Amino acid sequence: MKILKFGGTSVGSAENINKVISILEQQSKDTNIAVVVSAVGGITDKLLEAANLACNKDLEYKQTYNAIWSQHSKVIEGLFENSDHDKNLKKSHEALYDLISEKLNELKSLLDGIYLINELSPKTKDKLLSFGEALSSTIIYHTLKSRQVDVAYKNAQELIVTDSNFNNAIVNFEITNINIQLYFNSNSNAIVLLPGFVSKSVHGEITTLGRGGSDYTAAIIAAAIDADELQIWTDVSGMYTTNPKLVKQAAPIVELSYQEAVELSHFGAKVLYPPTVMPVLKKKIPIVIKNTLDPEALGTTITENTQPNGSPVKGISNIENIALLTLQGNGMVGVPGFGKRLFETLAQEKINIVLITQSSSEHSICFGISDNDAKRAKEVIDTVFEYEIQLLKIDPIIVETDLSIIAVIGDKMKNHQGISGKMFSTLGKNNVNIRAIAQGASERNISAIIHKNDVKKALNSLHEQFFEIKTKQINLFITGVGNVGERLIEQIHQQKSYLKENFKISLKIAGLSNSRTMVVNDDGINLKHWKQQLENGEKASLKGFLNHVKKLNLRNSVFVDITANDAVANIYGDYLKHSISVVACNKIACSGNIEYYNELKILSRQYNAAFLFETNVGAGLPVIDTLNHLVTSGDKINTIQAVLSGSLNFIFNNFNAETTFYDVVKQAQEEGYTEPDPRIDLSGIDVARKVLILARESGHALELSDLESDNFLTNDAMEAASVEDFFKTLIKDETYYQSLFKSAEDKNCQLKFVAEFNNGKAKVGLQEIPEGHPFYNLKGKDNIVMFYTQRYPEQPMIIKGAGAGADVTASGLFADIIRIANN
Ligand SMILES: Nc1ncnc2c1ncn2[C@@H]1O[C@H](COP(=O)(O)OP(=O)(O)O)[C@@H](O)[C@H]1O
Ligand SMILES: N[C@@H](CC(=O)OP(=O)(O)O)C(=O)O
Repeated sequence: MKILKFGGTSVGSAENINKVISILEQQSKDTNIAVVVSAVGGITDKLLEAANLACNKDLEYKQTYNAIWSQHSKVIEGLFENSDHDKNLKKSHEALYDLISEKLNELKSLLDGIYLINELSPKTKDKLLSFGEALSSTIIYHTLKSRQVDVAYKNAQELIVTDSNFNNAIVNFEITNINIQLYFNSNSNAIVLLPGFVSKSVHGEITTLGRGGSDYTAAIIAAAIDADELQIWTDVSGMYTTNPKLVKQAAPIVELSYQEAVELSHFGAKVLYPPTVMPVLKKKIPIVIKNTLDPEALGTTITENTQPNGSPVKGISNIENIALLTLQGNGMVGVPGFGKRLFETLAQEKINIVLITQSSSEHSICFGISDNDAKRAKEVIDTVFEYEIQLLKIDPIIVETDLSIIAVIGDKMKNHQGISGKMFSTLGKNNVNIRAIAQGASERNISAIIHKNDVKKALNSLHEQFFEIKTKQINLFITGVGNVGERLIEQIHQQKSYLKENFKISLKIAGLSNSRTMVVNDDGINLKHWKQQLENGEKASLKGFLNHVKKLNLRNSVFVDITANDAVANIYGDYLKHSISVVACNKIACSGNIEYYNELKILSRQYNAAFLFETNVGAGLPVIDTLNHLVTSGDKINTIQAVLSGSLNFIFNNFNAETTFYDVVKQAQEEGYTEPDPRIDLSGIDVARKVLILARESGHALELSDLESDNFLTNDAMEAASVEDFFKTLIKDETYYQSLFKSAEDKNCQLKFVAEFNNGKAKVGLQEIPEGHPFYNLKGKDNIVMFYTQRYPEQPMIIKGAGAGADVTASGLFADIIRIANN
């Protein structure tokens, strides 16, 4: 015989109940089955809600009652939708409707009573809660009957006998087992249908087995009659590696031991009510967790032994709404009895302790309990230790709320070193603060208390660490989607699957912003339609974007700045402080005031978040990365010589005796090689910023004002009030610009705008470069950087290639992102 239990979602709609019925028909072909059903999904909560409202004299309870009515009536209508064409079916439909109305009227009277007397005792609560399962089982039984299925109905209250501990009754197995055996021995129907969760005390009062207790009903029956199998049918395909609602990558665990299942269910894997395992464990009855919505899926099988070569970590669970209480004081050290008094007090108050830790100094004891019990626990403990508190031997108990427990679970963890190391380093790397830790001597469970806002991030990072070791998800938040930003998104879109397949890096753009609008999406923005999504986004704001990123609290988050805006540069610190890495092509932060640059470097180390800006110099060329490698490996930078401006190169490569300086600059402006005001490039300020960054990265604390800048533009050009006026000065001063060209040509030299760093000093300016020099033949937008170092004293290390352009800049940003992913 097999026992099948169907949970709230499985019986939550006519559609799902029809699925349940097909499963029953299928399974009852081979063997007799007992079927335990829960209340229709959400009804137990609604019953409680209505009762609490009524008890608080809130007439809203009538609305909740009506909602309970309509939920059941919808289910019945769905199950009997064809009854108009069939006389017998119509009769069954009407009979069922009358039965359910009768029960619901009873419920109404009970709620009205609670409203009148303004009281809700645990005993009345159980009576009220029992309606959920009574209604659902009646509906399913009569539907099965109307479809000529060979089914019997048995009220579990007549079988399961408990003490009078209402809401969480303790089963009297002696009487219960006999009741169950007697009933099933004398029954011959192919299917027996029973309501779960409900029971009766030895005195005949209605009791319940605790929230989620229908699983337990099924397990009690399975153990009493030595069933071949206990099946728990729910809305997911088994017990998952972690809560599938919080971690998308969670997957069903094929096999678990009873102990592992107990640990996982205790630690929040809601799919199985923890006491369920005990009765069947003794009889070694396998438990199979199956999905009503996908009956073919394998599910999870829980037995005594699992595969010897299975993974040491089986699952990661969490318990929400935890408060951490700390009893501490010098008076506790070496004095026996504090623990006893503390825990006795909690036991008397029926306060359940979820986790305990005590430091070996004995100076403090921490324990985790449900948030709901925290206030009461503080009151009773402070009262019990009032005398010691007065004598300042101990402090009043400290209560921290809004916490959660996360736990890594697996039978074989004890045989593997390094699991707790991995667990805590993963949490640390992701900036998850750990408030307390506990590990049982069985080493089957390592638990940590963390803030509730960090749970999703913690579960996802731990899941990645233990179950997806090979893929690392990077969550990108990009601001600035002009030319370069657009190319970066295209490149990411194109490379996504390649990176995932070959490098196990999963890139997700979770946020986009320009100066007008912004959009964030936890699931990742669809890269095919990102422009529309951004356009329809909310009004952009730097703080707003930061708040979204913080609130999402995703692991491996990276803020990518593809603007040239100082306000954006000024917010990097706020990102780093939340362990969010920053990748910038914006040069302002690194070339502005040195204090800010230093602060960002410190924050990056302190919060374990990368701050990368490779594209600040030479666009996609690996200039800064190479320089960093030289410095970190102990090399000393003596001299850097570089041509770092694509626009100035373009201008001086095209300027000669046959052209005018005006025409060339105009062309450069029109073709987008320069900023709209070409003086930003021609004045050399941009080049100065770049060499300043190289000097700083070489370890020299320079400011922009320390740089020598040899400006070749005329004073009139610099002072012109508008861009138009500036161009007029070029026409007027053509002879001067020609003289620069002529002087170089006479010496067989090329004009190049050179940046130089030497002996701690940096300068930029126009130079006449002789033939044979590596700069002489520099073409188009190319940049070149030469490093003369202790290890490269005469022949410099040279990096050369396109130093401007949307594609190469985007690929430089991409390279920084990959650096973070590989770290
Ligand atoms: N580790 C886990 N494995 C599977 N489900 C989990 C886990 N942790 C939490 N859950 C949640 O438990 C739910 C099933 O439990 P529950 O709602 O009580 O089902 P039922 O109503 O069928 O008894 C799933 O929908 C899932 O969201
Ligand atoms: N209906 C009860 C008992 C139960 O087990 O429900 P479910 O199987 O839907 O978790 C509850 O909600 O607590």
